Amino acid sequence: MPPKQPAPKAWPSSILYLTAPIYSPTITKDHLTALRTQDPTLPSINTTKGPSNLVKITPISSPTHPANGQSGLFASMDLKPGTFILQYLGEIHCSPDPRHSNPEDNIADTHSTSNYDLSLDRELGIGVDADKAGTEARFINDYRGVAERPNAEFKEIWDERRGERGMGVFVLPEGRKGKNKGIRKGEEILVSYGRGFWGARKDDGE
Ligand SMILES: C[S@@+](CC[C@H](N)C(=O)[O-])C[C@H]1O[C@@H](n2cnc3c(N)ncnc32)[C@H](O)[C@@H]1O
Repeated sequence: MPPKQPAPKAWPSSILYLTAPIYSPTITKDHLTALRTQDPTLPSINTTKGPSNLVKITPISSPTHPANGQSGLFASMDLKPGTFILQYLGEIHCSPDPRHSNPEDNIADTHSTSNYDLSLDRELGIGVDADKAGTEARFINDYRGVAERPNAEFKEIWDERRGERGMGVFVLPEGRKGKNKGIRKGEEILVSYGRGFWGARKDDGE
C-alpha cells in the first residue's frame, strides 16, 4: 500500500488519494516490462506528485446536471488547448486474470463493472481503475447532457518520473478549424466516455 498523501480539498475519505499507481496481483512481470518500455510516439510528461493547482473537485448541486448529487472536476485557471492537466492514476490490472487459464477459476472481475476503469493497453487487457483509489481525474464527467461537446480527452502518456506508460488528461487541441478554445477558469472539465460506456449501462438505469 503506498504511503498516505495529503489529499486535495473535497477528496472523499473513503477513497485513497494516489501519487503513484497501485499494481494488482493480476499484473505479471511481462506486463510491467511492456508498460516500462518507452514508446517514442507517446507524449513524454514530467508529472508532478500531489494535488493539482489546475483543477478543483466540486460537488454538483444543479438539478439540470445529469450527475447532480455527485461531483465533477472544474478548472481553477484558464487552460490552453493541448495542455496536459493531470494524470489518471488507479489500480493497474489485467482482465481477465492471466493467473487462471480456466475462466471459471477467475475471481469475480470487479473492474468490468467499475465506472472508473480506463483501458491502458487493449491488446494486453491492461486497465487502470480509480474506483477505490485515484487522483482528481476520477471525478471527470462525460459531456453528454452537460455541454455541446467535450473540452478534454484521456490520452496515453509516458510518465518520465516513473519511467512507465500511463493515462493522462489533456485539454482538447485547437483543431483544424480552431473550434476548441481551451477551458476557462470555473468551467467543468468534460471528456467523452465513448458510446460503449453508456451502451453497457443502458440496462442498469444510468
Ligand atoms: C468516472 S465517474 C465521474 C465522477 C462522478 N461524478 C463522481 O462524483 O464520482 C463516472 C460516473 O459519473 C456519472 N456521470 C458522469 N458523466 C455523466 C453524464 N454526462 N450524465 C450522467 N451521469 C454522469 C455516472 O454515474 C458515471 O457512472
